[in-house]
Amino acid sequence: MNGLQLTGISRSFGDRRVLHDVDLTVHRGEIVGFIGGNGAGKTTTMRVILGLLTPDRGEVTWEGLPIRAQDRRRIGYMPEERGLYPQMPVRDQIIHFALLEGHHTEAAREVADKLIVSLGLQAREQALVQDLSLGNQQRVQLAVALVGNPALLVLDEPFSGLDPIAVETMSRLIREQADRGVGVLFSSHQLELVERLCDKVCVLDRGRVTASGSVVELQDDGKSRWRLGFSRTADSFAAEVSMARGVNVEFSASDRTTVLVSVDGSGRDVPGEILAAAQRHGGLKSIASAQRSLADLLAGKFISSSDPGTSPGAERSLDKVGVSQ
Ligand SMILES: Nc1ncnc2c1ncn2[C@@H]1O[C@H](COP(=O)(O)OP(=O)(O)OP(=O)(O)O)[C@@H](O)[C@H]1O
Repeated sequence: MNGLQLTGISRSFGDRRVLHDVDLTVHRGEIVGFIGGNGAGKTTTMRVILGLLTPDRGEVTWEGLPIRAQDRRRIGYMPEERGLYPQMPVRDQIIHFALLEGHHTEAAREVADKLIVSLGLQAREQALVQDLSLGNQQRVQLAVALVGNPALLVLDEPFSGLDPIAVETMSRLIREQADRGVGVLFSSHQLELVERLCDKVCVLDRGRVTASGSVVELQDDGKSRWRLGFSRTADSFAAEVSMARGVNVEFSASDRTTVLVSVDGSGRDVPGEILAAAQRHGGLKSIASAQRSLADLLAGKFISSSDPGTSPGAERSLDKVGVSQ
């Protein structure tokens, strides 16, 4: 087993248990998205990984052995409450954290200069952190997490408050780290982003892992789905196909011209009898394969991959879909 493994982690504050038997794995080179509503226990789990909190039960291992202090020194952490000095220039700040990591002065400068180039901060290296845009502040925060050449990155909401361009930059930087073999665990409420960026997802709901695996695995519930759009109401088509065995039909809430048809079995082609029924009904405008987005999976709904009008926005959060309060 390479990388990080949490097995059966439980933790209470007073008599309130906030983590219940949490299992979580982050292999080297893998990006794992950690999702769950406010107070689900993501930060607490991260603090356990970092050794800032001791679990009441369970085990944290690194490369198959109980994690040691020296292993934890190879973890780069971006805390939710950012730990930068607002009135220190960017380069000095990164040098400062590199010195704290144990680099001598010259090496700390070299590390800082390399990170400034790789994170695209050259133009702002003399600026005070407080004068930077939020996106650039997050880049500096990531630089600080990277000064110790980590084998694992633990990033608590690295995307929060970023505009779309800064989100793209941060995503690219995270992907680059993973491509170098660094394992990445990051928490986020932005489900579409998690879906796009992550190799694996772990869903925490009130301290319990309720789902984990690759996005494809989570989306696959053993059914194939298509969204059929008609130029007129599709009630009679829906009534006809819903009589067939193993076929399920749903209308979107506001529109009787678009129908979501699902059949048992993953990865299937559209069954001939459904096409034939659509042709008999007439006015078929579109057929698109539909899949569950993470947001819809958590809310028990579905979207069409080719129907952006029904997709949830990038900012759609677990809170808004009512999960894990
Ligand atoms: N030091 C503490 N003492 C008491 N309760 C705590 C402490 N730290 C966290 N908690 C509680 O543990 C629960 C989990 O909090 P945690 O910060 O881990 O959630 P989270 O998933 O990171 O939430 P968010 O998405 O809002 O950051 C919350 O109810 C929180 O109030």
